[in-house]
Amino acid sequence: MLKHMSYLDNIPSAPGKFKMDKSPYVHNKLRWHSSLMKLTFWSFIFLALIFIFFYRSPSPNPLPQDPSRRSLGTYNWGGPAWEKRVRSSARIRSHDGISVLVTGAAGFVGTHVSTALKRRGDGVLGLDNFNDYYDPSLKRARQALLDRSGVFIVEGDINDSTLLSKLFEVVAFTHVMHLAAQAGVRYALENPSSYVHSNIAGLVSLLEACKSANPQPAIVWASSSSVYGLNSKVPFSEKDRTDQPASLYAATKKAGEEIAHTYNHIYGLSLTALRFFTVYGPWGRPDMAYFFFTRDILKGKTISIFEAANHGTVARDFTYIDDIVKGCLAALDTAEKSTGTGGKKKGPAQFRIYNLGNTSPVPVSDLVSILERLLKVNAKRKVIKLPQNGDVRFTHANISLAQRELGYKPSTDLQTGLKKFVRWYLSYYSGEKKAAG
Ligand SMILES: O=C(O)[C@H]1O[C@H](OP(=O)(O)OP(=O)(O)OC[C@H]2O[C@@H](n3ccc(=O)[nH]c3=O)[C@H](O)[C@@H]2O)[C@H](O)[C@@H](O)[C@@H]1O
Repeated sequence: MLKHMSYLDNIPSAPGKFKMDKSPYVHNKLRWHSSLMKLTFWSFIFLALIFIFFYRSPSPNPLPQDPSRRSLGTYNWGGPAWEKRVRSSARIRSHDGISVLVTGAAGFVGTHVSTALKRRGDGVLGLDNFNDYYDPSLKRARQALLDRSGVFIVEGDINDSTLLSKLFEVVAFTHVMHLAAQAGVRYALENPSSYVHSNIAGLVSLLEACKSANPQPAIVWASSSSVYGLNSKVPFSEKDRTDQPASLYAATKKAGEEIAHTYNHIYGLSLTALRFFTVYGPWGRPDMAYFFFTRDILKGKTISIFEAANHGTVARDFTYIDDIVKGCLAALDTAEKSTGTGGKKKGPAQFRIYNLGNTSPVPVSDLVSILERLLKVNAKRKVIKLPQNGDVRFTHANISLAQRELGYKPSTDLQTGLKKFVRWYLSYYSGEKKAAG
């Protein structure tokens, strides 16, 4: 108890009221304490200096800080040969061409848009992190395809601001086609942070780079039909409410639209969001139903077809890739210039949102019947209740705004589009990927 008391006595009750004990033993102990404190203090300073030195020293190939991705590998960029490739890929080769940075260029839509731009003489530079959300070898095959048409894909992440500012330093892009994203509605249950990382943090990082670029590019980017969420008014019009998302994926795309608005408002960036409706076609995404249904039907594996309550139909406004590409190019061609310079807005800038759909929803069971006919194999069907995983019952686009302002006019029905997809699928997977292209 006494010991306890003396210990308590040594604690200052208030600043400047520390009671000194004059005994030599305590005096020595205090001296020892003060040298220990000095040692701790200088060690701390020393460690802090080492820490600052390592964190401030520039690294030629910085690795992105990326906790949410499973496999990103390391990226190699920089150097004169790399810059030469970047410049050459982005060089405009036609009379009134544009120079476009395409993010997510090794993705499904990115590959098709890049090819179409290059074909008409625009300058195109790709950017992709080649993550393993789905089979990266398909992304590598798309990269090889783009390489043959003269499009170089820089390997890197949109969250890497050093890389982004380097790209804008090397090339004065007139436009950015931003397609890099964490896609897929159901995967958000498994890896939510990946959606925040790519669709929110990545978008902000890209917009920051665009805002600081000189000249500022105009940006066209991929939003999603999923922003309509639980909206039941059909067909979905851009004026309808989008504040009831049914999945985290949808919520991040909706957040993206709001973030885009702030960058338009504060910095004068020209911004156009395209709400894609279930895009399908050759070189598509293996995580999408039409793709894995094809694979499973061919393997004789049972497929699950979702249905709503009381045997209600689940349907999608499936949109063929070539129609989407036309919509993307029209959006780029009608985009007005951003108005800011040096990170400052000089006047109001264009802000647009368009639906890019097909306007003819098809029940998922009909999609399966078309695939059965094309593959000449009967599917092993299992009808199950629509799981509570973020899927909505139906989507249906009103495209009159895009029709009026972009001249957008989809022309491929599901039967025709799936025929092209199946032809590509069989050639790609049977010819061990060599026959592709
Ligand atoms: O329109 C969009 O914006 C979205 O379109 C697709 O999302 P989704 O329409 O859900 O496409 P799929 O995953 O291919 O599903 C198509 C349909 O098949 C149904 N489905 C899916 C999986 C399954 O096992 N069974 C099944 O019946 C789904 O409920 C849905 O109605 C894409 O995956 C999203 O990235 C995109 O943003």
